[in-house]
Amino acid sequence: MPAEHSTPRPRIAVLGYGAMGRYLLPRLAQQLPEAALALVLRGPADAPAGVTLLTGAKALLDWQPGLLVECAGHGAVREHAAPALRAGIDVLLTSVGVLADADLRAQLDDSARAGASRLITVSGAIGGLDALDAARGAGLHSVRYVGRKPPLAWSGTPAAEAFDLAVLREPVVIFSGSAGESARAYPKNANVTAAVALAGMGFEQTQVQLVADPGITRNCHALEVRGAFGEFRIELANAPLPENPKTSWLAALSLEAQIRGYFGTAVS
Ligand SMILES: NC(=O)C1=CN([C@@H]2O[C@H](COP(=O)(O)OP(=O)(O)OC[C@H]3O[C@@H](n4cnc5c(N)ncnc54)[C@H](O)[C@@H]3O)[C@@H](O)[C@H]2O)C=CC1
Ligand SMILES: O=C([O-])CC(=O)C(=O)O
Repeated sequence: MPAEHSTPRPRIAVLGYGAMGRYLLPRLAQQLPEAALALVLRGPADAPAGVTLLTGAKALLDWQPGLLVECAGHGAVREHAAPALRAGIDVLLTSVGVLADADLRAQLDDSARAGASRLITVSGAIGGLDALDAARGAGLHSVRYVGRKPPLAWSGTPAAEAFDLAVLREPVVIFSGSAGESARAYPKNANVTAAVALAGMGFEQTQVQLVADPGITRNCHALEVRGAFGEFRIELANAPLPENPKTSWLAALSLEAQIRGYFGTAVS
């Protein structure tokens, strides 16, 4: 009789229980009913039914997930990603902008090598990165990204110090510069610029403009790419998640799709 094969039960820890984490956890429970799920928080809180609550880095490592899904912010990546990778845990990163820090990027690469694990980034709220990555093979001439969001989506950022966002009547350009600068200055709004940089011309050569636009209700992203291959332009107008106007629903959907792909699960 052939030996029976039993697939190990996937163990997924979700880091962050804000707008994205709250969307994601029930979806994972529904789509991967066989998975053991945990939630990494900074302090005590009520975990959703059936989800193990982990407080702090040691509890996370002791639980031994196969995959750590980060949707918590740049600080949380700095705290958890390297130790997790070193412990052999694959890390799926939503806060891609933190990789604008070249030292951290090198540290995470070293940690992944040491732990034989993988650091995976999401495309998040933007699209077209597969085409950008492919086009890079023949040489790129320019990559330009323009991000427009309603004024209050920029609250708590440097734009709120420079402009009275609540009374804007016309669109204003709040930032022009490189993807590296934008990802560092707008850690909760410009992770997509890092994803574009990583797929294309890098953090210094990718041009970024950010706009506060009182005439829109969605988070709009435009990507314009020119190279030896030809050129393309892609535009997205994303509905925000109700709990966080800075964050597009598509970013959470992208995370969910990436997890499905990771486990080879059919779309449902
Ligand atoms: N790649 C992309 O397209 C996008 C990426 N993002 C990234 O995703 C992150 C999460 O987005 P949202 O859920 O909308 O933000 P949110 O602010 O609604 O939720 C973040 C949650 O993480 C928690 N948190 C922060 N540090 C933590 C730590 N060290 N340990 C455990 N929990 C911690 C916070 O308390 C909060 O509950 C953003 O900060 C941003 O970096 C957001 C939007 C798009
Ligand atoms: O969700 C979005 O529209 C983009 C975003 O916040 C980010 O890239 O950090």
